[in-house]
Amino acid sequence: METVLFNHSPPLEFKGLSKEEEDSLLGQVEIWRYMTCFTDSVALKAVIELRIADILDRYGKPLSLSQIVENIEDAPSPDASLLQRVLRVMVRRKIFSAQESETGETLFGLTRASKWILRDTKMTLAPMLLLENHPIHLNPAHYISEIIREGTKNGTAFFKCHGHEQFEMTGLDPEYNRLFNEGMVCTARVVSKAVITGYKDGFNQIKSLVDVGGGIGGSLSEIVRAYPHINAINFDLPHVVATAPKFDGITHVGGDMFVSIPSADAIYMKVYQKLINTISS
Ligand SMILES: C[S@@+](CC[C@H](N)C(=O)[O-])C[C@H]1O[C@@H](n2cnc3c(N)ncnc32)[C@H](O)[C@@H]1O
Repeated sequence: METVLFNHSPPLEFKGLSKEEEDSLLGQVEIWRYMTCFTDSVALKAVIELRIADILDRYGKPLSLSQIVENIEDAPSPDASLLQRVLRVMVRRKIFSAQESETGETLFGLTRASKWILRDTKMTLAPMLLLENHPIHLNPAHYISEIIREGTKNGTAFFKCHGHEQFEMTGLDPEYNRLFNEGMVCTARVVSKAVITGYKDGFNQIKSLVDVGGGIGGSLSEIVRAYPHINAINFDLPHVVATAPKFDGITHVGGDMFVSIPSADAIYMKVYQKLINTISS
């Protein structure tokens, strides 16, 4: 298998160009860069779906392209050269490392960033990345200019794109509901860790706590594990709590926060700008 070259492109040379021509060329380069910057997130999505970081983690050492390809699950006729191009992007972005073996082969390894895209681990951002890059989640971005022209009086970008608001959509599409909730759980773990260490006195002083818009209980499960004396209520839309796993110390309650919320000693709410805008408008 051929060796992959990972050298950065050499600096551009502008032989015989006027200052104006050089500026014009550099302006073009900048536009091309942003025109195609989605390649980073789609490449990242592909390596998460293919579980490349998990393969490297399982072996505990850098692997060659062919070793990685051999370990990809459900790949009856893998395209190694396309994977090589994707890995090249990921190495440039420091998601993976690349080093040359004694035999001149390129070996790919984990970096501090790739550890956050492991699938089979608790502290990971992989589910959030899969959510952010899912067409249902991403396609509303194509309506930004329309919203700038018209405002949201005829609906949000999400509504214009799908004909439903985001939290109706989670109720209509079980796969999107699952992706959304898992994305929230993985970020809730990261945030909860900081909240739990920083808010010790607060949690010690309360007996009951309600998480409003708590998803499938990701934040509360961490809080209750650290403070088992707390009776917790995870409150969210009925179709969300219907898929929530059972946790000791947590009662899942379905409802609409704009109608009423269960009472408790304290309310926990992870700030979400869009909801705050809705509440205050
Ligand atoms: C950004 S998510 C946050 C999830 C969770 N708090 C977390 O941090 O992982 C917002 C949550 O609010 C819920 N939600 C939206 N509208 C709601 C409503 N009217 N009543 C109750 N929950 C609602 C959504 O289903 C979703 O789970």
